[in-house]
Amino acid sequence: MTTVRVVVGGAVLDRGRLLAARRSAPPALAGRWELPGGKVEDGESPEQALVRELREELGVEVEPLEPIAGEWGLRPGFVLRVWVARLVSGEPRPLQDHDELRWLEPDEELSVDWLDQDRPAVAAAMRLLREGTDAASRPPSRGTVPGGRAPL
Ligand SMILES: Nc1nc2c([nH]c(=O)n2[C@H]2C[C@H](O)[C@@H](COP(=O)(O)OP(=O)(O)OP(=O)(O)O)O2)c(=O)[nH]1
Repeated sequence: MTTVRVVVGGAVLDRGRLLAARRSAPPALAGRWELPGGKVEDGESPEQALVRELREELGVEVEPLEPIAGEWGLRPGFVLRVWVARLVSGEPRPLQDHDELRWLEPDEELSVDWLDQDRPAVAAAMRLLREGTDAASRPPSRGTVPGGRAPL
């Protein structure tokens, strides 16, 4: 049986902005920007993994709110899923895996060189911010927000 591991990324929203993180490793990805997160460990839900990873990597507490619809292939055996999350406390710092962080307004979506596989989820998160319908601005819900397909 082949098991696909989930990498969970956080579309962390705060005051109308999205958090972008520049990877410092591995060499093939260093310098590209991503939604911070990491691998879901055995026995963890994606939401639990996201909270743990962002505590470790950025020193912040986040509340995962809702998944962005879609799943994007990474290297063989790994897929990326993304949750919209709200910054609860702390100021993000690049403690692990990243060397720079930026808060982006919707019109700054294309100002960083996103990893290709992150682009559909970034676009979906920015759409939420533009429309003012992001989950971070309203009470928690259990819905799913529309995502997009990775370019072929
Ligand atoms: N975190 C994250 N990883 C991504 C994204 N897009 C993408 O291709 N990746 C890749 C980079 C890595 O190869 C893998 C995630 O690994 P990671 O190094 O961030 O996760 P981790 O902290 O659990 O890793 P590890 O040190 O336990 O191996 O997925 C993304 O948006 N967020």
